[in-house]
Amino acid sequence: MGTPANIIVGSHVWVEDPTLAWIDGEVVSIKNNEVHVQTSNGKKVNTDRSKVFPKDMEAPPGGVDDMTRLSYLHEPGVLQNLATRYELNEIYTYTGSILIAVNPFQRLLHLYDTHMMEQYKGADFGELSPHVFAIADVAYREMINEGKNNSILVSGESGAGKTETTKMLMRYLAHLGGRSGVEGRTVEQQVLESNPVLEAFGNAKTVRNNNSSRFGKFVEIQFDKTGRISGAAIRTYLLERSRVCQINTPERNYHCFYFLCAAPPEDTQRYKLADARSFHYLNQSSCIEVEGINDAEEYLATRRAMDIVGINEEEQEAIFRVVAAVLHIGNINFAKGKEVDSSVIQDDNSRFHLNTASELLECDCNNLEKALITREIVTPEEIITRTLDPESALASRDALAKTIYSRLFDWIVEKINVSIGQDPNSKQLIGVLDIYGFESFKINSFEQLCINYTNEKLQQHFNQHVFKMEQEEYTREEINWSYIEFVDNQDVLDLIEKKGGLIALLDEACMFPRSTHETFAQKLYTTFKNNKRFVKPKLSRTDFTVVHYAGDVTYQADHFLDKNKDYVVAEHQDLLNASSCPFVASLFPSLPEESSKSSKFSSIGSRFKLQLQSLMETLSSTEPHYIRCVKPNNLLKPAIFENTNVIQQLRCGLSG
Ligand SMILES: Nc1ncnc2c1ncn2[C@@H]1O[C@H](COP(=O)(O)OP(=O)(O)OP(=O)(O)O)[C@@H](O)[C@H]1O
Repeated sequence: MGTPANIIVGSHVWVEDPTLAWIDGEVVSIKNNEVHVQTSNGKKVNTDRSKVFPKDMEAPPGGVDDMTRLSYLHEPGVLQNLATRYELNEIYTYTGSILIAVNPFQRLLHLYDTHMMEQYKGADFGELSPHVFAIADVAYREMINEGKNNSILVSGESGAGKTETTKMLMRYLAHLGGRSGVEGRTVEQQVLESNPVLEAFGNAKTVRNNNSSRFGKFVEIQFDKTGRISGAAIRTYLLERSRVCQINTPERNYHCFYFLCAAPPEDTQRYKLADARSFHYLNQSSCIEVEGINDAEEYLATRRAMDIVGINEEEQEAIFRVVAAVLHIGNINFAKGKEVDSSVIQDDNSRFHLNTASELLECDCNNLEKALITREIVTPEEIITRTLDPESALASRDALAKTIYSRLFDWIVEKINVSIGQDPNSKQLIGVLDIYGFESFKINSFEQLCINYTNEKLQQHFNQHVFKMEQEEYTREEINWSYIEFVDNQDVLDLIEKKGGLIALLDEACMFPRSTHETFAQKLYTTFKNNKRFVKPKLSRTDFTVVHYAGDVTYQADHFLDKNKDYVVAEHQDLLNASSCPFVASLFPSLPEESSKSSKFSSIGSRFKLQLQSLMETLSSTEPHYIRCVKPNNLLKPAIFENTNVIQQLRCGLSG
């Protein structure tokens, strides 16, 4: 990344620093390749010449709004520029045509008002300060003038500001492509109001973000010949199901549960709800309230947004009935039954919740009980009913809650899509992708693998795009571009998605009744023994490391098999399919004879792979624009810019 420069005694330079990442200083002496630097915080550093970077002493005090205008385009220079700008509340900076957005963690209202939108309308790119509106404007102009589909890819880690950025983009596009003076349920209003609805059911407070989207999202906004919004489609990816049943302090479950518990009394009484603290699915965490979120108000706001996106009163009623039922299901506990490995409903309290859940779901109470504590095993000769011990009954209960909730979420997305409607005549669209960034935690599971797989795909897409652009430029300038090396991550993608790759081996393990996470891990170790992108950590028997483009991530195989299995327990399916509530029954439509009989295996991993393939096809047919969101600190507070944190993100990000 460094630009070769003449470093001599007296030069102002940057050197590495363990806490600040980079610190500036002055070269006091040079011996062979060793440079002695007196840093501005009073330290003396001796380091290799290759690790010393020149500092631009003529850089404007407020930084530059496009990094390509920096005299030295190296890491400390980029970082310094972003930090300087951030201090002045200049949160946006370009790197060529890519927009970097540093989360301000405070409302900068003047940045997004109508006056600002008007300014960016039709302005030449680069003429005004960097802004999300400028990116949306370019996408819109390209679509109108050149008849091309465009997409805007918003990336960054959790809490970096992707969803907020996406909302600004959509507001700007609605401003450009909306009808003035029309109130109510216009297409653009519906597109905008779909956000609060999706957030109520798909967002939660996490350690990293008080309003974290627990799903990926691609919104396609369609336009008619005159450039007006004429339809939209929302595709969502991989909702985090485990959150419904399991949370830890200081996180919360999905917002809608708390909104509903804080609803007006006539609503809570109808659903026999009590304080949020009385529900197991919520009280596993001590965090019930979130600063800045008023659950009671949000309940009403969600209902209003649902009105606008076309979810009618009756459907809203059914949706919240199902949400309440999930809470009641979580309070059903089991005790050991008389026979070995059997269980019974624990006590009156559990029975109350069992009855209430069955009332709300309008299904037979005895059948619900049976579905929780027994399992039918179909053999060629007969059907055997097996009882479940309390531990398995709890697992069955949680599986039911997760299935109901994820079906509900899918229903809501589908309903919004039908209600907004697609414009069959539209030839032009702008897609906005808001999807989880690269993740590497202490413990990484199946979800992280899917997320990082997505990021590998997006990185490849980015590489190909940049490569194509460079190729065009070099051809224009008549440089022989065939010598330019193309950074390629195809080998990681092969490891994950190819025939015989990670996803395929996981599916295979899920189909084998006797597989365990140990046998799965062993299989990976032998298959990928010589794969450069795969490492077996020493001493581990079930962990495996993937060498991703953004760094090594070690995954724990423990829950991979369970998390990949995509089947609904037959008893649960039958129970809810038979509900007298048409809404609930529609969440569990009868399976076609064929698929229920055939043992065709479906897995979350393979389904996700197909979804990603289709997303990549869509993206490839569009002209892409990139916005890279950066989270300046983990305290979620304004005016704090932590160098090491930001560098990490720049390194994992779309740096090419
Ligand atoms: N442009 C902005 N102006 C003001 N506040 C912002 C802005 N961008 C982000 N924030 C603040 O940061 C928080 C986190 O942002 P956001 O929810 O968009 O992150 P995200 O990248 O979508 O995270 P996740 O992946 O967890 O969903 C927001 O709730 C908001 O408080």
